Amino acid sequence: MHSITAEADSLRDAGMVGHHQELVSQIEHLREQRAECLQSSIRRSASRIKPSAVRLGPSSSSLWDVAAVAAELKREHCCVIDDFVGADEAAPLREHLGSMRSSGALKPGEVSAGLQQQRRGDLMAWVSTEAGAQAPPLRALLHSIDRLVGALGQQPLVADDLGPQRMLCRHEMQVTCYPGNGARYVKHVDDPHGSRGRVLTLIAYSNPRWEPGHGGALRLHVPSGARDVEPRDRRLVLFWSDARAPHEVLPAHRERYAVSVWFSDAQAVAAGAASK
Ligand SMILES: O=C(O)CCC(=O)C(=O)O
Ligand SMILES: [Fe+2]
Repeated sequence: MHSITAEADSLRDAGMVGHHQELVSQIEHLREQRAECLQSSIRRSASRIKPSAVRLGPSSSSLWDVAAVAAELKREHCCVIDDFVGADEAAPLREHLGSMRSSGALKPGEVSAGLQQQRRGDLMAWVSTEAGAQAPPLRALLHSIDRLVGALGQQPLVADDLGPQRMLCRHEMQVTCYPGNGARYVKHVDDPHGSRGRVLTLIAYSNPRWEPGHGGALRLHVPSGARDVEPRDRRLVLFWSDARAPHEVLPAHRERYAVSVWFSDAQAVAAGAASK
């Protein structure tokens, strides 16, 4: 875009007014196309998180409702929801994650400075967040997470934190397995400078019969202090991806499976896509 503008200027300076006009209208056309592309990308992202009623935990349970989740997120910058994964969905999910491990799809986790086993000892794989691109157990999980985030976005406490006009779209999904040899992930913030556009992190665990002796807790450093969340089966934890919620995974002494999903600022994602 910049070089066309420069060329238009030099044509004008050289007195080639006709050619100059032609280039100017081409530039305007390109600008319009780019703006339209950005808008439609935002619309696509937003339509993925249509708000609807959220089922949290077994339908008979009134322990968690979306307003309570929003209040906890406001107060503690994180929230834990038990029985988030339906009882009938847990076994297929566990089976699928196990098959990803045994087929070799999970590779040593990366941190921004490269491969550093002492910082991050998990095996992981990125999974597409495009509609319908996942295996059915992951698709079902994403669907529940979408509904939760869509409903959370309607909560005044969350909308207040997000700021005006900010829309979230699910952007990244990762499957991880800590192999159980004391593997851990040192204290970090998922998106300390906002450079990845990450806003909200959600992690679902798939570890039947997890016991405290297995270690592997997610330790969140939040307003009330250090809070340890055991990676229990069917549990979901969510927290802000920025400096409000530093966290670490304590050494895990048993295989530990998780699915992480990051929701990002739809506008930042669209701008990133448009500049590629
Ligand atoms: O698996 C967990 O509990 C947390 C993992 C984590 O912090 C990350 O992948 O950024
Ligand atoms: Fe993290």
